[in-house]
Amino acid sequence: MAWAPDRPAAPGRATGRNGATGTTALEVLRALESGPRGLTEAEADARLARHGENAFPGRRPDPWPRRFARSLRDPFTAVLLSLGLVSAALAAWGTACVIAVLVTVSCVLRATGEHRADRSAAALRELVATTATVRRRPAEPDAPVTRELPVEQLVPGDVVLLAPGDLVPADLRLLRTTSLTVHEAALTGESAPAAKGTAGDLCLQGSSVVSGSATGVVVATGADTVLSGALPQDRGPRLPGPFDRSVNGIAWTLVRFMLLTAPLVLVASALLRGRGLETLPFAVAVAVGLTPEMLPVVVTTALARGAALLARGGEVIVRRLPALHDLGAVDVLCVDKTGTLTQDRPVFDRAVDPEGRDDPAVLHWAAVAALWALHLAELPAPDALDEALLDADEERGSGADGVEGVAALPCGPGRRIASALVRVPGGYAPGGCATGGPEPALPGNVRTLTGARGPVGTYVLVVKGAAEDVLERCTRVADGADGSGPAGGRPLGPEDRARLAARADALAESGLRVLAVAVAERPASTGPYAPEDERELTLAGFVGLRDALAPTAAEALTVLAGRGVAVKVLTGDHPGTAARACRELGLDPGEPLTAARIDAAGDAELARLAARTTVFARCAPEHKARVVHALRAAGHTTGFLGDGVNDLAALRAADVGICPRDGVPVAREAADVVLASKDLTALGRAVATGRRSTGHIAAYLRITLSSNLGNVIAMLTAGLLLPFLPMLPAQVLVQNLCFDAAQLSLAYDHPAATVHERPTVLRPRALFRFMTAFGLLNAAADLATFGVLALTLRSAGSTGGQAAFHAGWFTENLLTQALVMLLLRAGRDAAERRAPLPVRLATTGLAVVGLLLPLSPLGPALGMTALPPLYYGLMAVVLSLYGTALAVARKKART
Ligand SMILES: Nc1ncnc2c1ncn2[C@@H]1O[C@H](COP(=O)(O)OP(=O)(O)OP(=O)(O)O)[C@@H](O)[C@H]1O
Ligand SMILES: [Mg+2]
Repeated sequence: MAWAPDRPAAPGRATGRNGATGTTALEVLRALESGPRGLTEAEADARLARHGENAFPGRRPDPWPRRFARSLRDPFTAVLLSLGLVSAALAAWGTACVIAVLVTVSCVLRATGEHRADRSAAALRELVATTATVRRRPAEPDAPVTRELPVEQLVPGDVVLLAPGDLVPADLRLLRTTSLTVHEAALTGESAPAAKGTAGDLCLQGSSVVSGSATGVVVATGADTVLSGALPQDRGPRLPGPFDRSVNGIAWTLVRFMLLTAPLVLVASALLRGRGLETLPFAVAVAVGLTPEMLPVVVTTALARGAALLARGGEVIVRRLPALHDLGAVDVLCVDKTGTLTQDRPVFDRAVDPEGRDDPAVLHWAAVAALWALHLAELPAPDALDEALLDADEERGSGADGVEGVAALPCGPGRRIASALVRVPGGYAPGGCATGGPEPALPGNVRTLTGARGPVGTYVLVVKGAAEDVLERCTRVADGADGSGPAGGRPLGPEDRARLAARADALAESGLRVLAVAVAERPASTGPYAPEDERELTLAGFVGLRDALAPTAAEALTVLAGRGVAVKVLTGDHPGTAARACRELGLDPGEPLTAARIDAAGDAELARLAARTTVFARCAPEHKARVVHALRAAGHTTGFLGDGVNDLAALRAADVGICPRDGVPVAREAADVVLASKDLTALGRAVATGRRSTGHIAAYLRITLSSNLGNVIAMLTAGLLLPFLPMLPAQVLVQNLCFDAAQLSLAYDHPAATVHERPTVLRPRALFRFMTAFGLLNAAADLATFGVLALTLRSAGSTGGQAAFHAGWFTENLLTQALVMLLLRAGRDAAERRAPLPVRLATTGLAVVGLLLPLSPLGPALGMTALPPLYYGLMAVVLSLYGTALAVARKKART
């Protein structure tokens, strides 16, 4: 990084990546029929009509057919399809048709669910749409106006201004840069280092500005950009999150299990009954019976419904559906302080000299540095701290007239100071540096820094920033005595340092954001200046600013704590300021951990430290990310809520990245969840919604897995005992479709609030234990039914044994499924709680179909026949015993 006063593109210096070496920025502008003052609005409109919208690749919603094709790639669908192929190869057309219908229904439902969730979020997404800062002229003779424009409306030739946190909205050729660093993660992958852009370089859509600023001209938009050409865009490898570990983990275990089933059935029937390959269709049917084929649909529907509810409330946008599940699983939430817990609208509170006496000159010097950083860096807007300093200084009637900026070096991620090199005409005569007031403009200590009158053309270096960082660059301290010479003040001893650090700490602990201000005289020189020049400074004093808490922050944190989410604060600010903010928010800050300590700790030690620490202060971006990694490594599902460029690495490192509405564009783009309202309590509602969605998925899995396992055990037993197939393919199909349709109603279940008091995670082991226990219970009911059937059919002397058996089992299966649905819903108290209307309708539907279908004209068509009344009486006994056992076991189960 070099002191870079205004660096226009030098002819011949351009080193663009697209073979553009040798093209100057001016030539590029000319080729695009544009100029440094930007396009006229009329010309821009014409170009928009010609080139079309500048749609950002990652944000285009997938068309419906692509969604459908994608849902075919799901593991269950893949297994079902292969089973279907096996059946077709064996000419078992019945089974093959059943499978084809199941796959189609599942894919259509799933694609529709996703599509609907996307549509309901679209309007909300508009609300937090990304804009670009462009320079355009209303008409040909007018002066250029700098304004915000939705990125979609950018056209080639537009002149765009970039600031930290901006996403590069189109492919640009840089015209001017000031200490610009950009990150090209979207194009080159996660770990790409920040690249430095200089004038003439090509800066590609999708990269983001880390620090500094730039002006560039758009060379390509929409489908013509390099990023669009590089599609399908991959956001880089993600570490497996909670969703992958639980839902996907369970799915894959089941897939493996299903793949084993068919061979097992073949072997069993060969060994026990001496049958050969002719059992293959039966084996396939058993495997299909075990498949929770609606799992992808239920997962999508549950998540999409949750996401749509949140979007409709106008509060939260879930940008990646699995993130809603993950949000429900979060047990540690790391939160950035400035701009998230606070409003990031600092207001000047006081300026003091090193002795702690009020001293407006300190504010004035800080404002001078802020002003020239703003001008020289060509930032579209000052940063919040600088703006506060400028406002306060202006209010006090000062002005930096006569002072002229030479160079500026802004702060950025990992750099907590900003400085400006200014020329003070005629040195430091009172009033020479600023203000036109009757009193000397720079009273107190500042005048003494350089004496009453410095040499003509002397440069003054003003440095402001984090107290520790400024102090370590100081060798002297202003002592308030007049005329202490050009070097200013007196040498800084070790005890001075300790005393000054303590003064800064005290200011911070009173809740202020603290900046130390230091100055130094430098010989006028045209040579480049670098951060190494920010040394041998004289400390002028401290400025304290007050940043009010976000109004809903305290309530939001209380709600999260009540829901079992531990909150930790990760900030770049002073530990004292952060601790004070925590206390005001009702969070016990404990002993803050600072970046130096984080650096010193190994990964294992950091995991231990992180577990018991609430405040992490003076964090650079990589510290925030390391803490998040450490928490994840320690087994916590970790969310990160942050709004700035310095939060980007942590947003990406977390299981769920969350960004408030006012976050910088890159942060919003990196986040999985965006809060669309200012209200932080929306987060608590999003967490609750996530847990409810996971609860629906869990209920589906509990119900389906246990009854499928029960049916498969019963089917195997019957298949090995009976001379005919225990269930015909058409019956399997009707039964599965009935089950599936009924289960979709579970998404409307409202479990008691207490069910989701804790983070909700699906534990595969617990689930499989549950499936075994309840599957065996279910199988017992089926086997009892077989007994009842054998008894009644024999006593009735029935001849249609096969059709009667099929009808009897069909009826019993649908009735037990209705019971299972009612009793295995979310919440152990499901038996005592009245089910919501959709669930009651669905279970009644199951029972009616189960009882009446075999008796209806459709019965014979499906190979079923009417049963003697005695059967119904005995089955009622079996069902009531089963229902009682189920209710008792459910109360005892831990899942
Ligand atoms: N414009 C500025 N001029 C001088 N120093 C600054 C400026 N902006 C920030 N700093 C210093 O850098 C420190 C770190 O800033 P950074 O942006 O990383 O985090 P933050 O805004 O303090 O907190 P958070 O991480 O909670 O958003 C600030 O506490 C401040 O001391
Ligand atoms: Mg912040």
